[in-house]
Amino acid sequence: MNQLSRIIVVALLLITIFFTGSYIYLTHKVDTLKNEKYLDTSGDMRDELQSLIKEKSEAILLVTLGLSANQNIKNVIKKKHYKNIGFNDLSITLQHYSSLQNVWFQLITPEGKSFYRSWTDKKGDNVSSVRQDIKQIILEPKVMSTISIGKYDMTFKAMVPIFDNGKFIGIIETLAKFYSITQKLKNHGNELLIVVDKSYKKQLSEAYSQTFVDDYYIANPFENEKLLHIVQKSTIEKYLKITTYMVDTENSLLLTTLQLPDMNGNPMGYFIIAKDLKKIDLSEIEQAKNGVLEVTLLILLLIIILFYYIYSANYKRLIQEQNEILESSVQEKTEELELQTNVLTFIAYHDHLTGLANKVLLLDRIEEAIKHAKTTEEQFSVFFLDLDKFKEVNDTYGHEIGDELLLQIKSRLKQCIKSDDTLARLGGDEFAILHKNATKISTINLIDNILIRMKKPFHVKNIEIFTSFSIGVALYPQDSAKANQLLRNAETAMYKAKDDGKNTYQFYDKKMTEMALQKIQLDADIRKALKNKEFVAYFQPKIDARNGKVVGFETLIRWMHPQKGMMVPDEFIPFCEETGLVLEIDKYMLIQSIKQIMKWQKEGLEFGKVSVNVSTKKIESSNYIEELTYIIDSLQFDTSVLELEILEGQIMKNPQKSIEILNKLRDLGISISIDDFGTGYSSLSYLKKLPVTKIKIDRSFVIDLPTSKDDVAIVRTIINLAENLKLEIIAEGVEKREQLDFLVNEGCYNIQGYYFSRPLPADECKEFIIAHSKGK
Ligand SMILES: Nc1nc2c(ncn2[C@@H]2O[C@@H]3COP(=O)(O)O[C@H]4[C@@H](O)[C@H](n5cnc6c(=O)[nH]c(N)nc65)O[C@@H]4COP(=O)(O)O[C@H]3[C@H]2O)c(=O)[nH]1
Repeated sequence: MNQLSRIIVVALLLITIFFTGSYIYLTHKVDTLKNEKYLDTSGDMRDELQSLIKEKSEAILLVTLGLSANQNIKNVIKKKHYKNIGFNDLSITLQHYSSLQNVWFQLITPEGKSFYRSWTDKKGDNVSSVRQDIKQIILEPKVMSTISIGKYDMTFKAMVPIFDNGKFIGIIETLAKFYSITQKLKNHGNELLIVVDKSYKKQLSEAYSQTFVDDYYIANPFENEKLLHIVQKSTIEKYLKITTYMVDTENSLLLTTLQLPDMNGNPMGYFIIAKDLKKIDLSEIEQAKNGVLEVTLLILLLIIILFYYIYSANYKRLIQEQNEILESSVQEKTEELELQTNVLTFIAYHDHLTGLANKVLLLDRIEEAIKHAKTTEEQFSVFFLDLDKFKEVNDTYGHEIGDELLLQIKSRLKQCIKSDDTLARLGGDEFAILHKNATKISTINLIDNILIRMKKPFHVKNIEIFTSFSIGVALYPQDSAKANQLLRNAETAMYKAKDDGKNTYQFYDKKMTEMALQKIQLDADIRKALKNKEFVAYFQPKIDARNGKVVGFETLIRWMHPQKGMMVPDEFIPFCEETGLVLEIDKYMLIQSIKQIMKWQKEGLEFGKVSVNVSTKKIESSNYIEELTYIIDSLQFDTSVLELEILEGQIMKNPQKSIEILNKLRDLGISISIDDFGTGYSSLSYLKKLPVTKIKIDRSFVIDLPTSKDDVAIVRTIINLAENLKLEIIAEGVEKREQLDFLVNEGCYNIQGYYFSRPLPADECKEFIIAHSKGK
């Protein structure tokens, strides 16, 4: 996680914590404030009730005191003319001019007998026997104000002793109900339920409202039915126990209870006061809540600003860091790229093995030299060097040795050139030199120097290797004023040097280009000839001189050139060997020959073996055996009549490999004949190992027979050799009778030559076979 992400996470975390904290605090604060508000309100409700009770008590007391001093009342008591008291009028007056309603009066004798009740006619009973307070005032006639419970209800009471001239003549008692208080509270939005403790149930024998809940008497059920109903749904004691307040969210009420103890401090009455929660002013709390919210938002804003500041500071720093990283990585990449470009440039302009300039760089340098020479009129020469027999080195010792040899050659060449000359490797075994500021003499000196240094053997991993260069040279400006052309001309000259027998040099001559062009033309013509089937197989019979019978044929190629007429192999086969076209030609000739043989076989002709020429290039080609097998199989040819003629010189170039391939040919049932025997310097040890069946004495040894003593000796030796190695022998190029006689005399009976027949086209050959089927 990066710095920025960390900051964002911390900010979010802090904001979450802050919000949670704020929420908890706010909820708590609101709850506390509400509780305080409810506590205050409930206190106010109780206080109001208490002051109303006090107010009412005092009012009743005042009324009672006033009445006690009234002479009229005193007279009535003395005379017992109660009807004249006019309490009813008094009650109406009080109802009318004060809040006192439902006020009743009672007159009691100093002995404790009730002798007048304003609410009933019942009189004469002794109230002091049932009421402790009456007893007490009789004993000690003093004003007494109280709330007490009688058999009808719980009422306010005020008792005042009446004296007449200092004589205690009776007691006046005023009673009042709580209705006016209930009404007043209602006016202030409070409900009141007046409850009398259950211990008074018995006493309330004639209870006014006749309403009891759980044995508790409800004094004012009719005015507060809703509250009564709520209380009835639950247990009443739950409400009576409220010391401070209770919130009834279901009914949206704030409830509080005021307890009224009796004279002994025991519970007597209860005032359950209820207020609609909606009528409680919570605007302060709302204000406080809004205040907290405002502070919270302010703090949040500050946190956001703070984090934004930190974030942007970090962001800038991060961007800066990223930029620095980017810059350094760009720099690194640029350097890497430069290095790679340098490496690529080096690779593009240099040879990977030797590290020398390659063809591209050489041509660049030649271009430069041309530019330079144009102003200075200097001359220079371009060398094209091709190693002789490098392929043999690779084939014999492997590429590793070949590569090492090339490196050693590079070192020797470097020793020959000047510091401002350029040595290049063009690929394979080809090198080139740009010899600057050159004269013909300095060029020849350089050539000599190279050829001399190359004469010394190279030592690669204990192998002694001799090699040489064929060198072609082109001079600037006479041979060309273009870099490419100069190099090409040097190459053409090099080919001429190769043709001249290698290990030599040639200066470029315009004729060479003409010859090269001719070769290109020849190449194209041969390819076309193959396509157009211009090559034809001729057959030269081989005769057993003892009986004149045909013992076989040699297939010889002829090119029926559309313009030049019939061309013999010497005119194109060496060129085909050079270019590799011989591979196609040999395949073509083999198929033509086999088809002809099979045709003759079908016609019932007898002709012995048919030999077909094949170049070693063909034999050594990678898929030769597969190709041969395919041809034989697809034509269903009996190989026992097939003989392949391979030049001795070519076999001896790589005898080991030749043995390998010739064995495979023999396994296919094909006979092998060594052509031009005596010219290829066969090693006798190899000759023994080669799976050949026949050797053919070369025409060059036959021409001067029997006059040339050398040829006589050579031919004799070859014949003896064949006898000793149990090989068949045949002589070619026999034109004259004396040549024939000599050969037959020496034991060579199989003869091929103009003496018997020239190479013949197929149909003529057929006639020849038929003509010579019976021999002489
Ligand atoms: N002066 C003279 N010449 C005689 C006499 N008897 C035979 N010859 C010639 O001697 C050559 C014998 O063939 P080669 O030594 O295999 O030598 C062949 C063979 O090496 C090669 N060649 C011919 N056909 C093919 C072919 O299809 N493939 C390959 N790779 N080489 C072929 O070309 C060479 C030359 O072939 P050709 O010109 O047909 O020449 C033939 C033949 O015409 C004679 O009494 N006097």
